[in-house]
Amino acid sequence: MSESGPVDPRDVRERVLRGGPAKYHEANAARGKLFVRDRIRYLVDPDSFVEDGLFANALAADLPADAVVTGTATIDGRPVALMANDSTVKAGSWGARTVEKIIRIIEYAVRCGLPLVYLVDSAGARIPDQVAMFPGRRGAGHIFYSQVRASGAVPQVCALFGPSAAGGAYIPAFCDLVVMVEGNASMYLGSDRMVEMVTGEKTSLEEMGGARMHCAESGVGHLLVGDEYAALDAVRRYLSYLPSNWREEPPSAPPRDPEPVDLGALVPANERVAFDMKAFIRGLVDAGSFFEIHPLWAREIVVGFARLAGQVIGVVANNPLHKGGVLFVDSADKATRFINLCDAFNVPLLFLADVPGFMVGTAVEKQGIIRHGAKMLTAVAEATVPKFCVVVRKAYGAGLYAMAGPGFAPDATLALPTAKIAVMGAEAAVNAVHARRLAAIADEAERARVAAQLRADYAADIDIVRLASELVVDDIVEPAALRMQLIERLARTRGKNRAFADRRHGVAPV
Ligand SMILES: CCC(=O)SCCNC(=O)CCNC(=O)[C@H](O)C(C)(C)COP(=O)(O)OP(=O)(O)OC[C@H]1O[C@@H](n2cnc3c(N)ncnc32)[C@H](O)[C@@H]1OP(=O)(O)O
Repeated sequence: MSESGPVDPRDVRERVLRGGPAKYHEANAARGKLFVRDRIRYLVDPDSFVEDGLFANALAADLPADAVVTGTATIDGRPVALMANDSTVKAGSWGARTVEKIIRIIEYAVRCGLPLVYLVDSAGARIPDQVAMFPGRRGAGHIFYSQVRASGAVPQVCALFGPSAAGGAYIPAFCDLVVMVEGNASMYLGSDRMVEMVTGEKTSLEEMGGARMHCAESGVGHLLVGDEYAALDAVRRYLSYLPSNWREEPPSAPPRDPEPVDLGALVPANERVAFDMKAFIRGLVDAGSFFEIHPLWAREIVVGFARLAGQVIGVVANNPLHKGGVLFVDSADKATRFINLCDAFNVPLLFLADVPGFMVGTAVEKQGIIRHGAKMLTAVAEATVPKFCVVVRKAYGAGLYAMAGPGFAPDATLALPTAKIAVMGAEAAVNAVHARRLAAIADEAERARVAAQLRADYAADIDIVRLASELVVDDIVEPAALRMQLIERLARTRGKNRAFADRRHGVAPV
């Protein structure tokens, strides 16, 4: 009731649908930012959006929908739940009702088994409203609690269009995938002004929390895109690989032939010569189906979704073009996260190994390479989805374990005919065992001859046929036959028993 009588809901609806003041619409447009309702319109199927809480804080004229739009819709005919900040209203900040709306949509999505889409553009907590929204049982903290509880139950994907400040930065952080728009999206715990006040450091939002930094350096962002349409396209594409919730299977698609790539010719026998593992992937999976996640971060490992004869798989592949495919702290984290994601949502895993092992040296030991490596091994060991290890060229040391080698219960370990599996490469092995003996040979030519003989003996010892005869690998597969063999093996594992150990959960080396 206003002073002049009851408020007409139609007037309120009309006002709310317009969002905040014109100056913020104009400022957004000048930065290539869409109005929140246009983002939703572009993302979802026509006329499918059903909104909840449009009247939140309706009696306050300057807080339409309390700065967040929530509801359900369909994308490609499949239902989703979504929340979308309205940055034209108090910079998309969260008041008490904003928070309640976000919590409700998360709870609804979990109850109904629907993917959650977060379209984020927010200043975080609404500072003057904090007693109402911050500390209570259904305050801002409960958003993150709810997201954690929803994790692995339903897919959670975030497109970040503007700031995601302070506590607000955790909404993306708890999502399975974060898409960031270059130039506009940012994530940070303290603004540049706050950082200068606390530490004296002069920085900018872009430098400290910009989209490129997060997608290429921190790894908090997964995909860097040029504009908002590309971000929304990426959200739609991501969801096309995932089931609606953990009880369902990923959606299949009509099978397609792969790109015409001669897989055998692509992989040089000389392991010192790099090759493009992404081309190998494209030559193996259905054409156009490879959707890479984290392409700019920790590029020595490649992860992404693809389809084999229409069925969704997750690919984890070493990338010899970057740092020789050696595993580092970040590459282990990147793979761990992706393996967990696939396992949560019933996506079979294909490991393509060309890995010299984990990096060694003071720098990585100080970064905790053992802990990070163990984390990746934990994820591989705990993944109960069908998993296949293909040794494309080599798998040395703990690299073999990390790529789901035979000790990690893969459903098959396959090797190309030129593949090598060993504790380490021949040169390193000869050096490890025979360094003193070789150093004692004064004549340089004789030393080289003995070293070459030792390397040849070592190579014979790890010959792939010998390893197959010892049942280390299940088959040696010609490159041209690999795709068909994987398709057949994938089909056989559909009824795999995925029961895991009887316990609450492990204590992962995070
Ligand atoms: C859970 C714990 C937390 O989340 S603590 C979160 C604390 N948040 C922050 O420190 C962010 C503060 N805000 C900012 O840095 C900027 O507003 C950002 C987000 C970068 C957006 O800048 P810009 O697009 O230039 O907008 P602006 O500053 O002109 O603000 C537009 C209107 O929104 C308001 N606003 C902004 N932030 C908040 C906030 N956190 N709480 C309440 N109101 C906020 C501004 O006062 C301004 O309001 P008005 O339209 O002039 O009435």
